[in-house]
Amino acid sequence: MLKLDNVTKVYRTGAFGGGSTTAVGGVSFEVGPGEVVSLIGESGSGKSTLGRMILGLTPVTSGSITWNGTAVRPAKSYYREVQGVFQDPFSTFNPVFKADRVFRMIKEVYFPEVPPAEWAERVRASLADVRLNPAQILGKFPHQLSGGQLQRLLIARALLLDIKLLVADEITSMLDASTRIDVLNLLAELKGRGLGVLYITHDLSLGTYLAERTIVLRRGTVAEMGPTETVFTGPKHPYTRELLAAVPRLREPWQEAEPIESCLYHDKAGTGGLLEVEPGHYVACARLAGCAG
Ligand SMILES: Nc1ncnc2c1ncn2[C@@H]1O[C@H](COP(=O)(O)OP(=O)(O)OP(=O)(O)O)[C@@H](O)[C@H]1O
Repeated sequence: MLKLDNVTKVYRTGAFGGGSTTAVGGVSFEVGPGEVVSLIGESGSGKSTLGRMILGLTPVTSGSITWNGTAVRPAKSYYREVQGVFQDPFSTFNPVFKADRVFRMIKEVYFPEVPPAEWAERVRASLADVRLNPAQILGKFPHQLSGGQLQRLLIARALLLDIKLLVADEITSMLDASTRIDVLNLLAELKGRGLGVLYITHDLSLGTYLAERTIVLRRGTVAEMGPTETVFTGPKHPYTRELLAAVPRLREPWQEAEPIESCLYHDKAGTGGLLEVEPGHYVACARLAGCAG
């Protein structure tokens, strides 16, 4: 299980590192086996920073991230079980190497003992899982493949490792509608096989598709989290309502979100500044400055 406890990330900024940006402030949540949790928030809310910290690519400033009770660190044993797939598949591939080199590297690092014929079969099976035809993929350079094909290639690579948790950061944003549904259905199937997924997105409609729990991130802190159905049908935080109101719905009139004026949960919030308004449904103070006074 993945567990984040009061995780904060402060980036040093400015010409000589004199300034700072708190990208993530005191975030706590868990992702269990076979659970899909969606992390939703607008641009700059800290989603990718959280994803990178979970993958050990960016150090945390304070708080802790553990995987099955052990602090995460960029190690082979961790990446054997936890992998990330990111928004822009083109940036993940070195343009001078053929795309199937990603599979060769996985074999060299993790499975040197597997005989070539068996390995070829495993690659074929993982490509079939993501509905890619090996003949159309293997032997090609990244620029000869589409964004959707590269994205699915990355998922296939993660599947070869038989991972337990996938950090999926905006993985469908570059895909056309039909490929997007294919990838989401694939994730649903993998979830059924016990894969945990942290599904990072700014697209609320995609968040609801798979996730049983939703975390709404606002300016680096959790505004609201709970069962997806509950959060979407009865959002308590004005920011969540604002986000939901921003989703265009066919044949439904535009509804203005309530302004964020005062904190509904001021003085009531418990651990981590979140109040449990109903079982498993947590809401933060809605004042920009928090519940300090
Ligand atoms: N390496 C960095 N150095 C300084 N500030 C950073 C760095 N990376 C991110 N930030 C800042 O941290 C905040 C959160 O950024 P992050 O990329 O995590 O947000 P996001 O929710 O993933 O946004 P998007 O949806 O646009 O990708 C932003 O204010 C961003 O400018």
